[in-house]
Amino acid sequence: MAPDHAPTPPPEVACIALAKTFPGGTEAVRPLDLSFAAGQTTALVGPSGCGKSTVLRLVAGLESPSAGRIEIAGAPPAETLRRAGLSVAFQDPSLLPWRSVRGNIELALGLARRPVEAGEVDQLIRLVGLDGFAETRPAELSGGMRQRAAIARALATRPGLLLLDEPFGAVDELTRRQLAQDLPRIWEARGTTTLLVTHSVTEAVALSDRVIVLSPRPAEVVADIAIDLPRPRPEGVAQTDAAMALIEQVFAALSEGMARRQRPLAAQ
Ligand SMILES: Nc1ncnc2c1ncn2[C@@H]1O[C@H](COP(=O)(O)OP(=O)(O)OP(=O)(O)O)[C@@H](O)[C@H]1O
Repeated sequence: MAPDHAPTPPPEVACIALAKTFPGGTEAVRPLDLSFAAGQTTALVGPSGCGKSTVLRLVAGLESPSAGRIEIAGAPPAETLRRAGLSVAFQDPSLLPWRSVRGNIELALGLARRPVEAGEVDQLIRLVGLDGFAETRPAELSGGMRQRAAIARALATRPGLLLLDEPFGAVDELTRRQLAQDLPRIWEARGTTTLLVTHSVTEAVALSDRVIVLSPRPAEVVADIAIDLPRPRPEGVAQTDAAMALIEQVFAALSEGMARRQRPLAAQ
């Protein structure tokens, strides 16, 4: 049997007739069947409020489905969480306020029971552009810096499954570009199964192997687009003709989703 701290292999993730209606009656996800291949990066895009984050929170085991289920390598999310097999970096990073950036990362490593290689934490901190802030507490960081600390923490435990919700949302354009260039190299090299929620169609195409376009709420799949661009993605890949064509395809699917929801239900 693998020791507790062994990095978990990248899992396949399956959403099986997954649905979520919140107690107030908001139907966020209509029965959804989707699977995410092991080792692939999949982006979920869709209009604001369509249920993308809810899908991600369900996969993370932070919400429970109203119907259907999630299987991560055949097991429920709680089981994967217990084995520290998944990490999340969400819009609102939940860093512990009394611990420094380094302290937050080291705590995650401790909980995952993963030994740390010398210099590894500092390398991650440097990579997310927080050099010089290792000993700083979250309250003294900007929103974008907190988000980057959360990304470093998520990567530190070397999860098989990485869930990113608008990971670069609070970061300035230039830093965002740099992060979008540097960070995927880490999870690509490790072959991590990655689910990414983003409002940026360009980012979705540049980072992913597959883009799933969702309709306005309740989320339904409008298009499932394979992103057949070279790996590792070269700098400026989003400006190539092939990427531009894919970006257009995603925008067309987003428009189609909007149009579908505007048609009367009886006509659908
Ligand atoms: N805890 C909750 N209780 C009740 N309703 C919720 C809850 N969380 C989300 N919702 C509702 O579910 C719907 C989907 O929300 P969700 O956050 O998944 O959308 P989203 O696509 O991620 O949005 P955005 O792109 O704006 O972040 C929204 O109508 C939202 O108001």
